[in-house]
Amino acid sequence: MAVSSSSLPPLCEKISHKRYVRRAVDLTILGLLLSLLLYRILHMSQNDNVWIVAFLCESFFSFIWLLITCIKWSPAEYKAYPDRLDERVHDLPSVDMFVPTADPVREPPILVVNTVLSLLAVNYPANKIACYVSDDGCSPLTYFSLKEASKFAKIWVPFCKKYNVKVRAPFRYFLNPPDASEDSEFSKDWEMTKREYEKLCQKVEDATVDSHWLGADDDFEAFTNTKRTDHSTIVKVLWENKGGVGDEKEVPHFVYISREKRPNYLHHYKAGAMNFLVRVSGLMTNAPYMLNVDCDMYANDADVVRQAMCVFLQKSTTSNHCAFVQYPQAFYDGNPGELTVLQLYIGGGIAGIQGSIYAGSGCFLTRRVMYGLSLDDLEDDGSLSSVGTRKFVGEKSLEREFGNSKEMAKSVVDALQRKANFQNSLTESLEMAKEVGQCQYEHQTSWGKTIGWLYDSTSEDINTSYGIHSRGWTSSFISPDPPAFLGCIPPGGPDAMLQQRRWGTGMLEVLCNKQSPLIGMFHQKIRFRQRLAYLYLEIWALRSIPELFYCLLPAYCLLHDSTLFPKGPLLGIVVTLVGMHCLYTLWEFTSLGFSVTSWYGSQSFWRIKATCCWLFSILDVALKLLGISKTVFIVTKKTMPATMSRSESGSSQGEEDTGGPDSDSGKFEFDSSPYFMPGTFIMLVNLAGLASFLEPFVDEGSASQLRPSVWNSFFNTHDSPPPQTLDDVVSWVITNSFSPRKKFICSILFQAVVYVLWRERNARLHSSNPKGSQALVKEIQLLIRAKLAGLDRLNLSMPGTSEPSYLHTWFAFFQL
Ligand SMILES: O=c1ccn([C@@H]2O[C@H](COP(=O)(O)OP(=O)(O)O[C@H]3O[C@H](CO)[C@@H](O)[C@H](O)[C@H]3O)[C@@H](O)[C@H]2O)c(=O)[nH]1
Ligand SMILES: [Mn+2]
Repeated sequence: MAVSSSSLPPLCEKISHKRYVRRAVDLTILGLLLSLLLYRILHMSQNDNVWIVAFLCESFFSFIWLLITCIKWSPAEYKAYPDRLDERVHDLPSVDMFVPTADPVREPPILVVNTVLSLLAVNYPANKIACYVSDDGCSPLTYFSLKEASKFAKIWVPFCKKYNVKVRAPFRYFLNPPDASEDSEFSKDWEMTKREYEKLCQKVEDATVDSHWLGADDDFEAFTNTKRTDHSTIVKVLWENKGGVGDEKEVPHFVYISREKRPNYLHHYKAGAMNFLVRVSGLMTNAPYMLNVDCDMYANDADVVRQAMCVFLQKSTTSNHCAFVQYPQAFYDGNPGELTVLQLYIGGGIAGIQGSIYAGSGCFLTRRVMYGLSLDDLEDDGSLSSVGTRKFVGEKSLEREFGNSKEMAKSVVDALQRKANFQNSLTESLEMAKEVGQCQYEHQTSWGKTIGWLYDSTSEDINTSYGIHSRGWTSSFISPDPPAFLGCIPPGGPDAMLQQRRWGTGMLEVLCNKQSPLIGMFHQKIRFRQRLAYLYLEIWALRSIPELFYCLLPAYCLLHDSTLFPKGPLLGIVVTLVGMHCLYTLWEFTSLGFSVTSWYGSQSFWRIKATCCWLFSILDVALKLLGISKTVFIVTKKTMPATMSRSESGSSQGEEDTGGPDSDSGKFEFDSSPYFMPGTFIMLVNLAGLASFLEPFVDEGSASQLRPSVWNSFFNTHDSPPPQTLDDVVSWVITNSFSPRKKFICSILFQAVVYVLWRERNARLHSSNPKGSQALVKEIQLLIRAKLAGLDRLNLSMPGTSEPSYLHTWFAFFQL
């Protein structure tokens, strides 16, 4: 590749922001937090345990805010000018594109097909790209769908290039009818292509319900008698771009692979799949750059590859040692506000330090860096130094590090020495490719330890990213509009919880493994603030403990006549702090075009994930450290959207409340998942505290009669009559919070908690009001009995317990 004289305008620019107002707000919040802590310290002696617990929690929150302030201080991003690429670079470098998929049910093949088609059709010479799909599900259906897709690609790719189609994932493109002003040739082509795409969808759908094609075609022989956890390596060339010159009608190389799986081997989930992809592509095309996307993340902009190349090929960034270019993850469904804001503010901040963190999808990486190269191994001009040569290129070290395939070793040396790609035939490499996919291939090599995607965390992205930055490399962050890649994210409910739990677990695993930012303080080349950024992410799960305690404190105070925020300066600080934080985060949301509802949804989501999912993450990692169980990667469920609500370009990140089917997104259904239990517990204890607080307002004589005026002063109940009894209170809150099924469990739990806590409180009140409190206890007992009696009719089943014994346990536990 030739990059001509530097007098021409640059291919990309680094834009650094100095956001003085934001810095001032960050510092003010930090100042308020510190004064809160100081006040607590000064008044420690006059106060009780609540004070100490509150102090500990607030110290943790302050520490997190300190990290956030450091991270956000000097945000930066890159802006690429792909239009300038052609006049500056005469021979574009090759790119290998990797799409891992793992489960044909949770990841519908048609979604994978769309992702692949969008990649095959990018604006880049077809002979310079290759697309590899790794299938951890070993699914003939996925293979069949991809095979059909490779046929459709011969129509789709030339169509996109001929008419310069913007969004090259067909399911998205065909949502909008063609412009009436377009010429008839276009309309004809459009109709024909759409028909072909519909045929493809139909074939995939038919194949899903009926597997007649399996036996009919020899090509599927490799899939006979296979199980997803027990099969040999499968490598199939779906399409080879033989003798391609890169013209517009060509389709790039397209390869399907599925690594060997055996029940007793650890397969390392996505990281293992990625390493196999690196090896196979090394043997087949050995491109110096690699793109990694999740199987649901289609390229939303045809220029993605060219944009990334602008960053890699710009002289100033080359000398800056840019290891990868990361695009933010964007979503076409779910409730994307939350992640978008996080990526832009926190992600943008990190990008201004040593560079963006690798986020697992939408990232272009350099092959050499993934082979474990560090900055010391290179000369100034980028060639391998003598140290690097000794470390990597010896025959013995190659075998030890990269495994015992001679061809693999040769391809590694070529990649490290930046030798031009060899153009041998893909089918010639099939046997070699199968060899490097065997279970024992990585045994006693450095794959997953220092080379490729790193193992020992379910967040292989953060883990691998830390490895790269700790070797001194930098990275770049580009956030174009429209977004470069779009995927899906679970809108809420157990699927979102599962994903959050996995992320929390994975990041905490990194904190505890040898990649931890807490170790190697002096011999690693990672910058201090970058280290803090990783620390911030990796302690996400740990937050659940202070969050949980902090949420329980108000109820505890109500029950024990204690105060969390006594009137006076402390209350002032807290009110200002909460108010400021709310306004600040609200502003972050609205300035990116998101609605107030979306902000509110995100705030509640934070509380839910912090108190619920991340608690499970801590448990996961504790069990792993104790050697009791291993952490697992459960694939997130992805769905093909029936209709798309946004405009074709997807340029606007804003959203409107249409009141349509999507208007529920972001709301959490309380569902049969255990994830919600900690959160429910918090709510119940707080309700119990509140109920207990209301107790003095209960009318003499009738223990359960609440004064309506008291109720009204607490809850504004315009549309429903104010609850009259304790039972009403319980039902009101529960009806307003949860779905019918869980509401029921909830009400039982609630009453149990109320009962236990009130018993304690009544014991204390006994002397002052013996008659009233005893009546109250009776009343509650009756309520619980009544609820439990109703339970038979509601068919409540808990996993592993039959109903009666479950009921019985409840009775026994509460001595009823
Ligand atoms: O055993 C496995 C498990 C997963 N995958 C693939 O990994 C990708 C990511 O999995 P997904 O379930 O979509 O996870 P998400 O939580 O949506 O993904 C984010 O978080 C993951 C780490 O937890 C990263 O791997 C992803 O790149 C990142 O986008 C998908 O394409 C899967 O097919 C495999 O190939 N093999
Ligand atoms: Mn995903």
